[in-house]
Amino acid sequence: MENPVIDLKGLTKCYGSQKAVDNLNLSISKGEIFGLLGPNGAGKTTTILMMLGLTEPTAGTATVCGYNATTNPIAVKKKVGYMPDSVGFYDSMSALDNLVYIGRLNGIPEAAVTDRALEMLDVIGLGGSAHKKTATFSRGMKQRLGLAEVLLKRPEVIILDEPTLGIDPSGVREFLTLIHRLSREQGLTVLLSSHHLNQVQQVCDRVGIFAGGRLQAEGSMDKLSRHLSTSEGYMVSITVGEKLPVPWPLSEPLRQLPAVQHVTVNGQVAEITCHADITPELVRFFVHHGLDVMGVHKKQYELDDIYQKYFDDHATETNTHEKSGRLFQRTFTAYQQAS
Ligand SMILES: Nc1ncnc2c1ncn2[C@@H]1O[C@H](COP(=O)(O)OP(=O)(O)OP(=O)(O)O)[C@@H](O)[C@H]1O
Repeated sequence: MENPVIDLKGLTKCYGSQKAVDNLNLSISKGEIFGLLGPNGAGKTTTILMMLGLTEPTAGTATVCGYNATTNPIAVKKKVGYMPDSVGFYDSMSALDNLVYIGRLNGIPEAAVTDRALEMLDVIGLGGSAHKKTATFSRGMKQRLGLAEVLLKRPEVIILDEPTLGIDPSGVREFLTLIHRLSREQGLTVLLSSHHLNQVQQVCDRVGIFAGGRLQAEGSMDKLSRHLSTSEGYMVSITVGEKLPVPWPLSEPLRQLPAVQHVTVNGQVAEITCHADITPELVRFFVHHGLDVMGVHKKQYELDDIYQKYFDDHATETNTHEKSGRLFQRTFTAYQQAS
């Protein structure tokens, strides 16, 4: 990849004898929406901390917008907006006042800060609520306000940690549409950490699947789905016009076709697993034997299947997750205060 915006090379973080992140190599290009997926304790937060220069890698480098995050964290901070999973605002202040306050902390000149805050409120669709106290905001509105806060300093990269946690389905859709639009219109690079597979699937150009500190798989959904089909087999269901008897006399001749591994029948449906995609041959076989083919369905592996495959052996205890989450929150608060 040429000139990646995020470039992680051999990134490793050990806590004592435990490798929280183990030799991570990953490049993300400008304008990409990348989904970081993984169960609790997989190493996502630790990776983000290293990318923000908030914790030092044990080995390897994290380069963000051309800067080494460990040796030049301030330069990285200027380019990167980070939104933690739970965003906090001063409840007794309006949305606008909250943003202006954060804008000042970020060093936006006094003459520009109110206009910039109003502009961001419009971008995220809260222009009409600028003067309302944030105490009255729903969780979805607060998340959008969190995004406005992140966008205030016009970052090149935004890192969102579980951004849709606790939002209702329509709020989630709105939020993800907004992220997608911003990325496409402004060339924003987005790194989105999430457990919500379906949401990630909708919005990300690429996903990385993390488990046990290692990147188990990475690529577009299509690529991962194809990869799983190759390793797990292609599953084709063919529905015919009549109920198939059990045992089905054609099972054995069907099994003789090259690439066919298993055949099962259930009512009018025959399910055939193959190690190559031979759907046309299968349909010809059915027609040749005088069966009316009513439907053909090829299984597409979804993110759920992919997630399942890579995560099953790696899920870790919830208490370790809570501990690291608290550490992240504390470290991030320090990061904000240092600005
Ligand atoms: N400060 C720390 N000291 C010791 N171990 C830690 C520390 N921070 C994280 N870990 C461990 O490193 C591993 C990776 O944790 P990390 O928080 O990066 O995972 P995660 O993928 O972000 O999980 P979650 O989705 O729960 O936030 C876990 O086993 C965790 O217990």
